[in-house]
Amino acid sequence: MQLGLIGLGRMGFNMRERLRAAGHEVIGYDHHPDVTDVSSLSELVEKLAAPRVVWIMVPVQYTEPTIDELANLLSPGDIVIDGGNSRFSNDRPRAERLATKGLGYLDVGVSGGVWGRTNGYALMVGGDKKHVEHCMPIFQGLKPEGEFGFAHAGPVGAGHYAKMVHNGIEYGMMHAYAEGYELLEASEYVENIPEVFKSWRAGSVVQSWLLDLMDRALDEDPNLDGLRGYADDTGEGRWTVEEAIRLAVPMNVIAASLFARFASRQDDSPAMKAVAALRNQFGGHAVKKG
Ligand SMILES: O=C(CO)[C@H](O)[C@H](O)COP(=O)(O)O
Repeated sequence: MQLGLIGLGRMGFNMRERLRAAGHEVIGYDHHPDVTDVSSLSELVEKLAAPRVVWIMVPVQYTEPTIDELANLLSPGDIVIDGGNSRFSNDRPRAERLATKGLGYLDVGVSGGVWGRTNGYALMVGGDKKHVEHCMPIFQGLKPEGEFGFAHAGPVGAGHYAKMVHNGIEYGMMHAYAEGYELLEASEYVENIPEVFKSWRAGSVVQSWLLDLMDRALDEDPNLDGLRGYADDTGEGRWTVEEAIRLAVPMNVIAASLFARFASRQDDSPAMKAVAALRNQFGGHAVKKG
């Protein structure tokens, strides 16, 4: 099947390779001239036969302008796919806008990171059944082999919603390994932390791909000396917690792991200064001066 793919960064580049290896014809567009197949969006659209399928895989802040530009070039019957980590609430208005031009829309949550090229990508799709069925050969080419790794999660918005929850879980799982790591490091009992992580990779209840990656990181840098304890976020954890608040869903673990990232960005915590000041005020407890 033919596919237009916009955005050939870490994700899009590897997706193009995986799809080509699966026998699909992928025409990629990126503003970096060394990776792009065409020099403009209009050239991309010209090279695709109707009905076209165009997959957008750009950083989230460029998604909307890219869709707007693309929508003016496409023809009724074409389908736009957003595979980035867009907020689910943008999907329905976007689909409605595209529908006025006769364009279909699918939102696809894509998980697999830079390993997806070889391992395949888990795909969570939102949109109409007829659009999903049309794009199924592409999804088959991207997903891992075997029974798992694909869901038509529901109507438009469901794919990004599922990916948001996936990423919220990712935050919580990573943070559980991270806290375990810190306790092992603090303790005088365990001498070989990388070996302990390795021992959990088979037979254990806490096996996972994230654990495998933690083991790999410790192989590269056994005490993580080369890193600062600083973690960014790109929004999905915040949206997950916002949804938990909207729906009154208890979300202790994921919320705590999100807030831990915020704490990681502080050199000195104003809140903990306030705690120290209050302990000093009410109990005369010692403080450390800045
Ligand atoms: O979707 C992903 C993994 O599944 C991306 O790597 C995403 O950037 C991770 O979220 P965050 O940047 O907030 O940690």
